[in-house]
Amino acid sequence: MTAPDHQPTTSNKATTAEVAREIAVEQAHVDVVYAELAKAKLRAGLVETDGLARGRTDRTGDVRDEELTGLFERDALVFNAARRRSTLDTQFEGLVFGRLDLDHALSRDGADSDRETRYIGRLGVRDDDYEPLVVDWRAPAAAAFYRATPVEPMDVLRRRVLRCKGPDVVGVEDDLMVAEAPDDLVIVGDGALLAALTRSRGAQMRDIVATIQRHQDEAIRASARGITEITGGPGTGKTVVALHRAAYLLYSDRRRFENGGILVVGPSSAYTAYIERVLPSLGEESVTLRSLGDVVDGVTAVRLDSPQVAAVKGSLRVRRLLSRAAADSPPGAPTQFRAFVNGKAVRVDTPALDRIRAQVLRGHQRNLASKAVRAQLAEAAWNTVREGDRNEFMDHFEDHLEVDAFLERWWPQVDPREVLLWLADPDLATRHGRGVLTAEESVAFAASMRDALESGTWSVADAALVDDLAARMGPVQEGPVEEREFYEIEELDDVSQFGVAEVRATRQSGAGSANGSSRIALTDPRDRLLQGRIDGPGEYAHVLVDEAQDLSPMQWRMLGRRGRYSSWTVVGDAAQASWPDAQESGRAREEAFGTQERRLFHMDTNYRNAREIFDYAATVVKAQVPDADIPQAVRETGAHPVDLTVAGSNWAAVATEAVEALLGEVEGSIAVIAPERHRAALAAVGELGERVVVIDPMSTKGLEYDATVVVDPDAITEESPGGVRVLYVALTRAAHRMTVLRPA
Ligand SMILES: Nc1ncnc2c1ncn2[C@@H]1O[C@H](COP(=O)(O)OP(=O)(O)OP(=O)(O)O)[C@@H](O)[C@H]1O
Repeated sequence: MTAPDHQPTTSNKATTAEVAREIAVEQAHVDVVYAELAKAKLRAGLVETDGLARGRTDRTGDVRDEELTGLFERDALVFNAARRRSTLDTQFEGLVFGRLDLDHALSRDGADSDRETRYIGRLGVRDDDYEPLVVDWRAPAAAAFYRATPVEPMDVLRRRVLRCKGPDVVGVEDDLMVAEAPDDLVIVGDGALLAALTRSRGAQMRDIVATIQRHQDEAIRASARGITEITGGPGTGKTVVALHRAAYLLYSDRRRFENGGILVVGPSSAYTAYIERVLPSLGEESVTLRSLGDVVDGVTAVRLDSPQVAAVKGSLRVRRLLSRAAADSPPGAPTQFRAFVNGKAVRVDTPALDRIRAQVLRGHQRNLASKAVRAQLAEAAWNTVREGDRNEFMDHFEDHLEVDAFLERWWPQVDPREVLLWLADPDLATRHGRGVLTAEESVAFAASMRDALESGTWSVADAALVDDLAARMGPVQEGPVEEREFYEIEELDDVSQFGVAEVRATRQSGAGSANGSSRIALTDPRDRLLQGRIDGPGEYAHVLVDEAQDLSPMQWRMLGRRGRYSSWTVVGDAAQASWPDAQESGRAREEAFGTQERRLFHMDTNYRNAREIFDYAATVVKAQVPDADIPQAVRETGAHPVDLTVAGSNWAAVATEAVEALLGEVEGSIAVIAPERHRAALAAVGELGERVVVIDPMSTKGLEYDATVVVDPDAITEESPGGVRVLYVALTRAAHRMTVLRPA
């Protein structure tokens, strides 16, 4: 292995007895820390009823002494809550994971030796005299743990990583930062990074708090302001670095980021499930994790549209279609208004109604315009009469039940999701899509909405459309609707006299669907689509976007609404993009960011893939994407990817054989990454063991496995919107072993 950026030495190999002695020394310190933590936990338990507010403070720079007790207790509380989560227990690395042996004379020419030992952990722990027993990994005093190199040792002689199981120290790994270790410093192991990278991968991402590299640390601790972009090829730690950055931001300015909130957005629910453990393992629970199909409250989507439909739904062209639909009357709405008001026949015809609609929408959001519409209708009605007393006419109009009944059908409160479903009608979609979508695109759009209605599920791309409509139309107003309903029920109080056993409030308008869902059995697909409420977008103090290269322009707008006043961390790699129009997406992204200051961090070391695997993938992508950002893989295993050919339709048999071989070679997860056309045939391969999954290429974005079987690469390229870029994603998911199946 080539050392990435520390290039520390690990000479003076220790004997077994020496290692045991070193472990015992570390154990003694860890025991003291846990005893202190237990005391803090007790104190924290006493203040638990006060909530975590006790420790809330702007923790920028130096923390005031009087704040320390509160902070420590808060951290103890949060830490223990996180620890209790059973998912953490199996792979948790321990509270204390690092030790620095420093000699401050190193940076002072000719000075006498001035030694210090400093322990680094997931939170700061102090003894009764407030002397630090452990320094929080995010504190300035811990920076040397991540930044010291032999070239710039920052006074560090030895950096030690403690491997713990719960409170027990089970091993240590050292890096020496000076040419020669002082006699009293024993050096153990080959370095912690190599140990971490060769381990098998579990089902979920682990934190890297013990082995963060210098260049990663710079991105983690970068200023909280403006836009921080992290780019780099596959496996370069972009995701894991961004998550540690979220934990760092919470530490450095807790009040701002805990109160304002941090939103972490990734491509899929498989991705959020994969990363969800990282922040709790760092003691941070107060971050909102969402997949792109889950950003808008009231829409939960995992289904993907066909690439053609997704391209239409993601592009800015679709906004014209939406704006026309949002301005339209509901299907079946009356086209003229007729009533007797104050003894006079009133008739407002279609052109006049259209004029009212257009005029009102120029100044109002649709759902907030009910009053304005009523006033304009009254004015139009009066203009058709112009006889008698105007005020008297207006008073009658105001209270008129027929006016209520008309407006409830012509201008009801409309849930934005309803508007999208109106577009399941191909004629309507074609009419509203004229000039911006081709006829085929409009028809395909309508068909996708019928898919939604049939399956009762939204697609991931629909979420951004609902959000766009919600922003145009304003929130559904409930007050007046409920009042009227109550009135009606009261009037029918004693319904039994009419032979009616039960009154159910039913609503015809979209508003009914938005808030009346609790009374409806959700077996109906339409009700499932309209479950919950669409509220205004929540605003966050920080938005972290992973796999940013895949966001469509409409998705950037959706996130932009949530990050109007926030700082951003944006993570991506253009060579892995599945969104076809990078330029349009780039413009929407610029709009979301505004003019805030920018900083860029580039990661160029691949920590995931064995070099043999990455070389294979790099050759494939470079042939078609010559400017791909190719990182350097640091670990060699000697195991080259295995190419197998499949005769006829024998995919399942060959895949089974490949997986069975891999089950014996790796300890952790194995993924069979297959294009749509082979997935049904391969479903049974997923039954080969708990460690095995069969998955589509797009869903593997951001994920990693010990081993992969990549099925029919050409078909993956053909089927995917991003072509070879998505194949590149599939070929860079394996840490240790990869088998590739191709047709004979
Ligand atoms: N300093 C480190 N110490 C230990 N493991 C690390 C370190 N940096 C990265 N890794 C590991 O490398 C793997 C890849 O990291 P990550 O998934 O964050 O990469 P990525 O750049 O987001 O990849 P992709 O773009 O392919 O999704 C993860 O298992 C991560 O834990």
